[in-house]
Amino acid sequence: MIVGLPKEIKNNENRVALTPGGVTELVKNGHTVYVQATAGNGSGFSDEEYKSAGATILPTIEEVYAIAEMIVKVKEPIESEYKLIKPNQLVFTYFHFASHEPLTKAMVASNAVCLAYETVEKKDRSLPLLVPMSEVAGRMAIQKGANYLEKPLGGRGILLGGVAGVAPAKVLVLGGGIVGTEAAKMAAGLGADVTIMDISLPRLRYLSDILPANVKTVMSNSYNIAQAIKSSNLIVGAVLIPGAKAPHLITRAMLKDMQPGTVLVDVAVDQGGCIETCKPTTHENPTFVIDGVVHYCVANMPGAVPYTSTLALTNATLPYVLKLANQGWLTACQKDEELRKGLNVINGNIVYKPVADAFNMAYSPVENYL
Ligand SMILES: NC(=O)C1=CN([C@@H]2O[C@H](COP(=O)(O)OP(=O)(O)OC[C@H]3O[C@@H](n4cnc5c(N)ncnc54)[C@H](O)[C@@H]3O)[C@@H](O)[C@H]2O)C=CC1
Ligand SMILES: CC(=O)C(=O)O
Ligand SMILES: [Mg+2]
Repeated sequence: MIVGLPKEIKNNENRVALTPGGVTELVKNGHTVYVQATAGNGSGFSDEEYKSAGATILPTIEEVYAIAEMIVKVKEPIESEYKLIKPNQLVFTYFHFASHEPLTKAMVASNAVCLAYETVEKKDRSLPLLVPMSEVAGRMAIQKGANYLEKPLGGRGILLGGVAGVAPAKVLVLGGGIVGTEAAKMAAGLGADVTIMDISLPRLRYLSDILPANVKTVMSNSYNIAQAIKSSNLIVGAVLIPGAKAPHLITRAMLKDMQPGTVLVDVAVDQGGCIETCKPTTHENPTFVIDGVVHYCVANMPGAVPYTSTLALTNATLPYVLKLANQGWLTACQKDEELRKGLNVINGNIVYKPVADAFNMAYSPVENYL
């Protein structure tokens, strides 16, 4: 198969979807790999390393899209890329369709096959291609939150761990999945007073077992959230309903119940955010303030730590990339239930129900195309 690796063009997105090691594996399996010049620079991989691994370097993004049967990317295509995507081309990347109607419509119109990292799902319902970046973003959420709690950056001016004789900051984590667990661990490690909420009682039992004593587990419901936000200094949004638009657990009206200088880090922003007032921001301009509350809503947080994130992401994606290249998407998805769950759009049809539901668009079950 002809595989194309474009350079990411989202703001400050420094990850790349294949390492030179990944190219070596594809070439060993008989595939041809085209890499856009400087695609790996942000992650510390030079064109020379990709060439040594057996790739051909192409100068422009247009050439990569034009030649490839499968495009392997990190972030969702942005507007300038829409027109480059061809009918029947396989695009394997994060899409987060349910939060982005124009992207959904453009991909339907492209007649391409869109396989989304974030909905590839194992039998145990875990999301193997989301997990590594959720681990990164969960940990980063506390780094960022601690930073924005500083007074000069708009925060209340409180140190997460406090000091002897002074109480630590209160951290509220909404959602106890991968992002939430990593955030709670980091906040607890810094000495904060942490509360983590989830709707799953088995999950809360597990978290209560594994997390340290300065993390309390509390059932997520609107009453408990309304109480907790009044005294929280840092709130991390980390809920997910796979493939769907995130529910708004904190509404616009609730901001007035928060203390001025509270910091919100809505990691779930890529699925539309679980805080109503969150709108996607960039690493260049990451925050805005509403009612004295600092909002951090960067949709590609791991892009800022590419030396960690590219390796963590490609460790997880490469086996799936190889399977798709070796068998083609149709056979691979017929045989492999995990990959099949990743199919969101096939040749103009939305085959992932939560995406169709998000925009009242037509849904057609994936089985119709396999
Ligand atoms: N902004 C960024 O750069 C990044 C964003 N993310 C996003 O972070 C979000 C969370 O991802 P993961 O932790 O991997 O998901 P996950 O599936 O591991 O965890 C989600 C948790 O939310 C819980 N949940 C669902 N509804 C809830 C409610 N009403 N109240 C409380 N908890 C509820 C679920 O029970 C589950 O435990 C996703 O939207 C993901 O795409 C992930 C990585 C990077
Ligand atoms: C998951 C995601 O949105 C990211 O890694 O950027
Ligand atoms: Mg929203």
